[in-house]
Amino acid sequence: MLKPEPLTKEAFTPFGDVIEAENREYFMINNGSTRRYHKLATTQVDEGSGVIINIFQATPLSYPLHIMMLERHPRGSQAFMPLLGNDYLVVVAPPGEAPDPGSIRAFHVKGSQGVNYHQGVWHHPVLALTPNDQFLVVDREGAGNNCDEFFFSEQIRVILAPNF
Ligand SMILES: NC(=O)N[C@@H](O)C(=O)O
Ligand code: NI
Repeated sequence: MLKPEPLTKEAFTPFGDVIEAENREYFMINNGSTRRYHKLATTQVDEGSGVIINIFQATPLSYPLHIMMLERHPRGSQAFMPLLGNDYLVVVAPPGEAPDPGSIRAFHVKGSQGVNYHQGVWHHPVLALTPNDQFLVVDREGAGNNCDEFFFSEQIRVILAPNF
């Protein structure tokens, strides 16, 4: 049973960036009225592609969750930033030809934290914990397939524990 762990910048390093203000460096702008938490994450897109900004409105799945599949975006990064301040879950595995079930990690993410999956990082589609939760999503638009899905066989399926 996979239990979500708290998300930290350090723990998420193999998978991407954590977008948050808490305990992060900033500098003042706008005549001292605004803190700029600069370059918390960087977008990655392949040659000739663009970066787009979207809103995803997601509904919770039921738990314990049988992780049937993970996906990856080989041509660009994908960032999720909660818009309504609700906690959510993230499930990831390191880049590679196929996700290694033994390397799957789950994180409980605070509503003040966003994540930026780096290009090729295996992840589960968005896992909201609140009905109709909304996320700002920054990802890649361009030619060619940018979403590979890998479905686990029955035997190697991982079960994500409820974390609440
Ligand atoms: N398919 C899609 O745009 N969403 C997924 O990439 C996801 O990570 O939720
Ligand atoms: Ni995705």
